[in-house]
Amino acid sequence: MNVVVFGAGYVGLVTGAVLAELEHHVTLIDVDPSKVAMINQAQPPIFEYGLENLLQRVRQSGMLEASMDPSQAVQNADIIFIAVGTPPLPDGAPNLDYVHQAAMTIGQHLGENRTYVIVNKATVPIGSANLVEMWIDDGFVQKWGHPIPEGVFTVASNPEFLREGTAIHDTLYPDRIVLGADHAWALERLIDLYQPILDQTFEPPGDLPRPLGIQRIPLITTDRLSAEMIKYAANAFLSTKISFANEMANICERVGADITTVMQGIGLDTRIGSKFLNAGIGWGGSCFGKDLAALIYTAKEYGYEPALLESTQHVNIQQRKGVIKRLQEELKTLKGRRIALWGLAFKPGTDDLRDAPSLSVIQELLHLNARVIVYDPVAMDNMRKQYPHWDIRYASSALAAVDGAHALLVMTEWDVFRQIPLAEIMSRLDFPVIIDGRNIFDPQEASRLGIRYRGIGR
Ligand SMILES: NC(=O)C1=CN([C@@H]2O[C@H](COP(=O)(O)OP(=O)(O)OC[C@H]3O[C@@H](n4cnc5c(N)ncnc54)[C@H](O)[C@@H]3O)[C@@H](O)[C@H]2O)C=CC1
Ligand SMILES: O=C(O)[C@H]1O[C@H](OP(=O)(O)OP(=O)(O)OC[C@H]2O[C@@H](n3ccc(=O)[nH]c3=O)[C@H](O)[C@@H]2O)[C@H](O)[C@@H](O)[C@@H]1O
Repeated sequence: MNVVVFGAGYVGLVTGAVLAELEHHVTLIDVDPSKVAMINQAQPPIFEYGLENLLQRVRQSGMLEASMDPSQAVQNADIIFIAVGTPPLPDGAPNLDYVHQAAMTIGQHLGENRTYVIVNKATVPIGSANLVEMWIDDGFVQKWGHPIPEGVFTVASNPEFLREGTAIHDTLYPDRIVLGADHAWALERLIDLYQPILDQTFEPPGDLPRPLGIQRIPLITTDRLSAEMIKYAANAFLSTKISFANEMANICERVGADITTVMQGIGLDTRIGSKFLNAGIGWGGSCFGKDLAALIYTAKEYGYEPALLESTQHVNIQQRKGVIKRLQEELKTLKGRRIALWGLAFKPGTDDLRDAPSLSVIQELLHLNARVIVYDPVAMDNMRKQYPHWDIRYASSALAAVDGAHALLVMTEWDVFRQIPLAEIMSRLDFPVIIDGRNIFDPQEASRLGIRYRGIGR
């Protein structure tokens, strides 16, 4: 099939590359010329496991190209994905400007003698399928002066559940595919597109072998509103699960229990499940905060007070503040203290800094006049580019960051950090203080070595 993807970011690029690997003709449309150029040279503009190999293959096979010019590709498309960003506005509502622009552009280039399925893959507020339909029609009217003929296109919802760092794996082996559509023909076309994934009939790439036991991927077909709501409900539930673990951690810390054992103890109950129960400095990333805020905004639009969702948000904010509180308890004043910070990315496996807990902590440390020395295996370039005015120092290695520091803060649980012996860290620190925001070290060993160790909930 001919597939066009608007937005070559984390979602659009990975989705496009995987669909090209499945032998669909994919054109990625982006407004950022440097991204388009990099993709065409098979250079991933983002850090994502397996993406470089995949891009090389699909560029060589000729199944994927990136462009800033949507005209031909849109006109000849069977399916057009909208995967542009939907960042939050100050009041919590998502900014739909990019979706609006993409929809208008699509409308301007649709032909009258074909049928098109336009798919909202970006996370958009409930009811957006109607809105996108209206904007596409506006684009067509702007160009041709009359409304688009009935039946030429329909908008479907196909929310995305991939995680950064495992995005290609999650696209090839998703837990489920959700399709919301108002027309059977659109649904059939989308099922055709995804058939190799649904039936797992493709040849798995060498660096991402098929996990054992996967034979078929569950498919949910539903109306568009329910599909849109599934996306928000999924992210709201996952972030609530983490905030629950963090609330339990705060209680554990007070009563003297260990959160890691407590969560293991409840996670083995199959009704609860063991995933997403890691307590720490809280969730970050481009979506949990944004999507939770958007769902809260939607609920309030209808006069409903979503108390549980607001608590999920509140616990997460407090969790980040807790890092500074622990540090002040150990060091008292932070003025002029050298604080080593391990990990900038919002989680391991990515260079993404969007809403990373490290950012709030660094801002507060700078506000308190501490000297901040950071190390991250992949996200330092992004940090330099995105926060050039922040007065922080970049270390050449994790150990170089702790040399002569008054405390170490662990913000991201990169594997390289886990492998560094506590004794080595201890020998380099000026004061033996470690605030382990991701519970990667063994508290008993730390205490044997004389380290003032503060984990989260243990
Ligand atoms: N990042 C993630 O892990 C996930 C993101 N999502 C959702 O997917 C959507 C996209 O997110 P990301 O890929 O992270 O965003 P991103 O910011 O990485 O990429 C968005 C891309 O859209 C491009 N763009 C903006 N306006 C455009 C236009 N008019 N035409 C063509 N391209 C345009 C931008 O230049 C950028 O390259 C968001 O709604 C997000 O909530 C959903 C699941 C996972
Ligand atoms: O809508 C989205 O953008 C995506 O958001 C998340 O994916 P992602 O943000 O890539 O990362 P996660 O692995 O979910 O982690 C999010 C945050 O939660 C934190 N986390 C995760 C798990 C846990 O047990 N504890 C915890 O603090 C991570 O450190 C990270 O800061 C969801 O997991 C995806 O299903 C969804 O598609």
